Parts: sequence; structure tokens; C-alpha cells
Amino acid sequence: MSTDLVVSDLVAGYGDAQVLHGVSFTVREGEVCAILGPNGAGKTTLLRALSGMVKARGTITLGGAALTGRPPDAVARLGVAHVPEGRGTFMPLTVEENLRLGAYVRRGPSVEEDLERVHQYFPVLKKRLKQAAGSLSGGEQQMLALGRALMLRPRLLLLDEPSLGLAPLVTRELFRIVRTINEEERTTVVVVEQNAHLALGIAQQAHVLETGRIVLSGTAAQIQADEQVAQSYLGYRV
Ligand SMILES: Nc1ncnc2c1ncn2[C@@H]1O[C@H](COP(=O)(O)OP(=O)(O)OP(=O)(O)O)[C@@H](O)[C@H]1O
Repeated sequence: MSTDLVVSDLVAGYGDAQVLHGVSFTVREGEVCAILGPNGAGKTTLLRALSGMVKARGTITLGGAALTGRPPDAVARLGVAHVPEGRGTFMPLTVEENLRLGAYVRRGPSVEEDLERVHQYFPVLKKRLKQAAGSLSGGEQQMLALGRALMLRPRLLLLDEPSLGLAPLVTRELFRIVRTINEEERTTVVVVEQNAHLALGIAQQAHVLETGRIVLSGTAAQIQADEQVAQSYLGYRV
């Protein structure tokens, strides 16, 4: 069955404050979709709504299964892994404990296999299995957060600002690994990222969100060539 993500007329916010005002888009199975936009546009809220962390109206379906209205653990069980801004790793726990936690919603004999798979993507984590997550470098922590998400065997991976606070070299390596994961596992990816160059470099399509509405959509190449986007998010004129 197709695992297309279909988001339709999504409305979400916090208490009385509505942040998303009817967001609609589709991501085809196995594609990478970049969400760009200024601070406060609602990008993080969009990812939270997709993973059930923020209540939303409208409809979200993944491979035909409705995600809307389900709590985060039920959404995770349907194959959605969310790597939040700030990574969400458990600092006092070891790298291995963090990784095993990633598989908590789908216990089974394959956990050891999945650990091996994560080690292949992130050899540095294998060397640090018994180390507390809090003692890792920022880049290693982001790798751990991604590795933990992979332990879920996600069909849909939601990444919120993976480059935040990381050196350019580390960020490029992370994006290279995300692209490899996407290609090898056919995992659909929605990535929110301030570094539009990097995000558009791995995405097939992109949307620009402003004050809770999509104001521009297109292929990554179209968005990259848009003068307004170039000035606002890419730092140059087309
Ligand atoms: N937990 C919360 N409670 C109340 N309001 C919130 C909460 N989180 C975010 N907001 C508000 O929702 C709006 C959108 O925030 P959001 O974090 O989704 O934007 P963003 O596009 O991800 O911004 P940034 O790029 O700065 O991370 C902002 O006005 C923000 O203040």
C-alpha cells in the first residue's frame, strides 16, 4: 500500500491561539519534503500536529490510515517518528538505552537487527553505546536522535531543524545520512530547516509557510529559483 502523506485543511494551535490556518499538502511515498519559513511561521507546530503532539482539526492520513486525533504513541505505532527541535534524547541514559527506547512501541526479536542497522548509519554511536547521551557532542546527539527514530522503522520521518547549533561540516554529514536513509529505506521525510540550501539539496518538493499558511509550493528546484525565497531564505538574489 502507498504510504503517501496527505494533509488536508489542517488547523492547530495552543489553547485559544490558532497557529495553523488550513494547511494542505501531499508527500509521495519515499520523497523528501522541505518546509521553509520565517521564525514563528508554525513549522514546528506543523510537525507536532503530524505526530499527534498538538491537537489538530482537518485530516492527516498516511497510506490511507487516519492520524488525526490519535495520541502520539498511536501515531508512532503507525510508523511516524518525530525528531524534535532540541533532539529529545534522554541525557542521563546511555546511547544504547536511548536507542532501545526508540523501539518501545514495536517490541520484537528484530530490535538487535535494527541496532546493527543504526550502527551502520552511525558508526560513532557504536563506539559510544555505554556512554551517557549527555556526554556526547551536539552532532553525536543529533545522530543519536536520528538513530533512535530509525529504531521505530518509520514510514514517515519528521525532522525539526536538524542543523540547529551544529558546525557546517557536521550538518552536511547529517544531511548526507538522511538522504542515504531516505534512499535505502524508502522512508518518507518531512524536514523543517533554517538552512534552506541543505534542505532543498535533499528534497524533491518544498513548501514555504508564513503565519500558519502555505504561501508557496513547488519542486525543490522551483523553490530554489524563486527570487523571493532566494532573498529571504537562501541569502542571494536569483
Ligand atoms: N507551547 C506553546 N504554547 C503557546 N504558543 C506556542 C507554543 N509553541 C509555539 N507557540 C507559538 O506558535 C507560533 C508558531 O511557533 P512555531 O514554533 O510552530 O514556529 P516555527 O515556524 O517553528 O518557528 P521557529 O523557526 O522560530 O522555530 C509562535 O507564535 C509561537 O510563539
